[in-house]
This record gives sequence, structure tokens and C-alpha cells, in this order.
Amino acid sequence: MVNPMMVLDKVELRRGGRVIVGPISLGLRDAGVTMAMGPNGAGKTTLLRALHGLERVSSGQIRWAESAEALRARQAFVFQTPILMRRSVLDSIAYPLRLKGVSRGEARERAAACAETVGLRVRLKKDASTLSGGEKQKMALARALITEPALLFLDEPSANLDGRSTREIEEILTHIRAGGTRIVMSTHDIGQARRLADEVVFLHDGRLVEQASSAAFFDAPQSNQAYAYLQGDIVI
Ligand SMILES: Nc1ncnc2c1ncn2[C@@H]1O[C@H](COP(=O)(O)OP(=O)(O)OP(=O)(O)O)[C@@H](O)[C@H]1O
Repeated sequence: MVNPMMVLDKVELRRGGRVIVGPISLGLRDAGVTMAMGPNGAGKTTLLRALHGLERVSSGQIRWAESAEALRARQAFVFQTPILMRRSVLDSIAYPLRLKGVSRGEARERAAACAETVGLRVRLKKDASTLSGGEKQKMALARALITEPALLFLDEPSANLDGRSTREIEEILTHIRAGGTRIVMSTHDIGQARRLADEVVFLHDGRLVEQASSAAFFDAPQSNQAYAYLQGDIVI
């Protein structure tokens, strides 16, 4: 593979005496959008969290092209349910910069610019908890973008959103991908995966079943599980 950004070598995660992910071996190249797909419980969230360093790997190795510490400082994670703080939208978006020691004024200025990017400019003074679901997710995205991540993880970022908000989130992701940010995300929305993914990593029962370019995966899935999943059938 040309320029792998990270390589997983027989990575396994065990919890409560049970293997929940793995063993998985795969390489992720250093550009584009990788989409983790698979039925409920396949291990998508756990895998993304492990890649971001939020889950302990039980055995095997995750190797990075650069030092894990250096990369960690330049990666961000958008959770399925946004984490809310009792602050204004502006200060919520500015928060990661404040943690890094950036002055309040500069953090707020950059937060306002990020809010503009995600279409939340007119909501800046509102309490974050009063936002709609779609707005909350956009705020979470802005809070991730403010750190200018080289690598962005998103776990089903539009799971509970209507079609319009989903498209708006997708437009933002397309924009930041074009800016060079590497994206690794999960979705159950097959249309979204077709629209955004460069490659698909299909998981089933904690195992990697397929890794293929988006075109190859959607045109001709190689496994019965992926075929059934794309048809909306029960995957066994
Ligand atoms: N900390 C944990 N301890 C025990 N089991 C866990 C833990 N975390 C996840 N699991 C189990 O691991 C499996 C994979 O879960 P995960 O949330 O990664 O799947 P998923 O593909 O993201 O599912 P969904 O599409 O429903 O969000 C599930 O069976 C889940 O119950």
C-alpha cells in the first residue's frame, strides 16, 4: 500500500472474557474517507475508539506512520451523541483551544470562524443545550475542527438527523476532506457511504470481512454478509 497512515496487525479487543473486535489486520492509507460499515454490534464504534486511543487493545499492534503521540495531538473524535457543556455555543466550540492554553479572545475568534463553517453563526450566544439535534452535531463538528485535525474520526455523525441536516453535515465533511483532513467514520446510511466514502471497511461480528474501494464494494461486494447488509437483509 502507498503511504499507509496506520497499520493494524492482528489487533484484538477482549472485554469480559469475550472477543468483541478482531483479530483485525489492515492498512489505512493517508488520504480520503474510510467508512466503517456493518450491522449493529459488528464492532465499528469499538474499532474507531481503539484507533483514536480511547480503547485498550488486548493483543496485536496498531502502528502509525508518525509517532502516536504526535498524531494524537492532531486528531479529533466526533461522538454519535454530542457531549454538551453548560456554556454558550461560542464557548463550547472554543473549549478545546482554551484547554491548549489559547487566550480567550483568540479562542473565541477562531470559534466564531468555525461556527461559520458549519452554519451556526447565528446561534453563537445560545446555550449549547438549547440547540436542535442537528445543530448540536454541527457544534460538535466545529469543536473538532477548531483543533485543525489531520485525522478526524466520526461515529455515525448523522444517526438521528433528518435528510437536510444529514446533507449539511456531509457537505461540511466533503469540504474538510478537500482541505486535506483524513476522515475515518462509521455509518448505517448506505446512501451516505456511497456519497462520502473512498473505501469501505466492512465488519461483521468483530471481524474484518471486506476492505475495498467504495466503487468495488457497492458494485460487487465479495462476501455474503456485505451483500445481505446492502440488500437490507438480516445478516447472519
Ligand atoms: N466495554 C465493553 N464491554 C463488553 N462488551 C462491549 C464493550 N463495548 C462494546 N461491547 C460489545 O462489543 C460489540 C461491538 O460493539 P460496537 O458498539 O463496537 O458495535 P457497532 O458496530 O458500533 O454497533 P452499532 O451499529 O449498534 O453502533 C457489541 O456486542 C457490544 O455489546
